[in-house]
Amino acid sequence: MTNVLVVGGAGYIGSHMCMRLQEAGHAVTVLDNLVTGHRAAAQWGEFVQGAMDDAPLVAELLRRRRIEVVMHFAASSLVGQSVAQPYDYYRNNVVATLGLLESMRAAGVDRFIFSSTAAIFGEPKSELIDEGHPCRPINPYGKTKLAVEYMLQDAAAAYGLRAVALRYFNAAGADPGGRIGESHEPETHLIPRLLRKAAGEALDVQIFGADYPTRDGSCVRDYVHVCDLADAHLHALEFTGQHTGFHSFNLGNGSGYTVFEVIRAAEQVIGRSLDIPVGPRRAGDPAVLVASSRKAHDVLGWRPRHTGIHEIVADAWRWHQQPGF
Ligand SMILES: NC(=O)c1ccc[n+]([C@@H]2O[C@H](COP(=O)([O-])OP(=O)(O)OC[C@H]3O[C@@H](n4cnc5c(N)ncnc54)[C@H](O)[C@@H]3O)[C@@H](O)[C@H]2O)c1
Ligand SMILES: O=c1ccn([C@@H]2O[C@H](COP(=O)(O)OP(=O)(O)O[C@H]3O[C@H](CO)[C@@H](O)[C@H](O)[C@H]3O)[C@@H](O)[C@H]2O)c(=O)[nH]1
Repeated sequence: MTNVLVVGGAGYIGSHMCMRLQEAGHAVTVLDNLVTGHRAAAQWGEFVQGAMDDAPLVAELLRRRRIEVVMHFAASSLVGQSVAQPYDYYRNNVVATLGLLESMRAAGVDRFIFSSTAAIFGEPKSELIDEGHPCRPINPYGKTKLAVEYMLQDAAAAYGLRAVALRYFNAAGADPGGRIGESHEPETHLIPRLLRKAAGEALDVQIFGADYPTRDGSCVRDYVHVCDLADAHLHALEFTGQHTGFHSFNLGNGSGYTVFEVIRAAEQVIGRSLDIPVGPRRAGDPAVLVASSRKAHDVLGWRPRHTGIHEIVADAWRWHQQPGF
């Protein structure tokens, strides 16, 4: 049993993590300022409302809850907004994360698992993106995440921090039990947008471009089930107990799906046509983004288990049909 602080544990991925941690017998403490998260999603462990750079609060939590590992999900993560408001992104994603790391160092907590992203890579240079792919982020969001990875690498060398960065591709799906799910405002992600429209919301959903050099002209993405991501964190938790240094891993599903394929899966799950029109391309979207998760498999022993797009969408749909938060 490990005492884990989940920063951002009231958010989409963090709340699934808390559920999984508690199921696995760990002691969960959530710190979240509820800027984009939901109090109702933080159903596991002790919940504390506050900011990750509130040093006295974090010091008190680390001490009182005898925290051994920090899992860090808290971030601002809208690519378009990061372009318009870069200072906000550097402040929350880099400066506040530095505050959290300094509090950990002062308290002698040396294990850290970080939510990184495929956005650190920028334009893909190969079909499958592995950890050796060049990191050339094309938006401030990706740059802030890469900046934190650099910080972790340096902190591992200088202070002995044991850090793992998990670069998620497209997080998707929800708790198969329907208790929690994805709820962002605004929602920019494809699957929840399709399902919110299906559930009756007046959303103008379009296919962002059907003239890409892919099998059906629409973009290919690597949709990885949120429960598989939580599982990868459990492996990383164990790993940081046994290894020093900084380590990074790409986390994907192993195969990509096009936008048309995702829409077809959604139509099968809900049992009717969604009638989504083709619109223009969205700026900054690469044609194909698919991870090689081989290193995560070989080193962490992780393998995604919920890989079919139908299952991923069906789990998300179960959540979207609940009253929800
Ligand atoms: N959703 C994806 O597809 C995806 C892909 C790659 C990486 N990521 C990363 O995974 C992490 C989780 O993503 P998500 O989709 O669950 O996001 P989310 O917005 O649902 O969750 C983030 C949580 O952090 C909290 N938070 C933000 N700033 C905070 C602060 N200063 N102090 C305390 N709490 C704070 C928010 O209130 C929210 O509950 C993020 O770091 C994101 O960048 C997400
Ligand atoms: O209304 C919509 C929304 C999306 N898409 C397309 O669907 C795919 C998936 O888009 P989206 O769900 O917005 O995810 P991405 O833009 O691929 O971004 C994800 O992948 C990034 C890594 O590149 C992460 O950093 C982000 O956090 C994560 O949301 C893309 O091809 C979009 O062009 C549409 O066609 N219509």
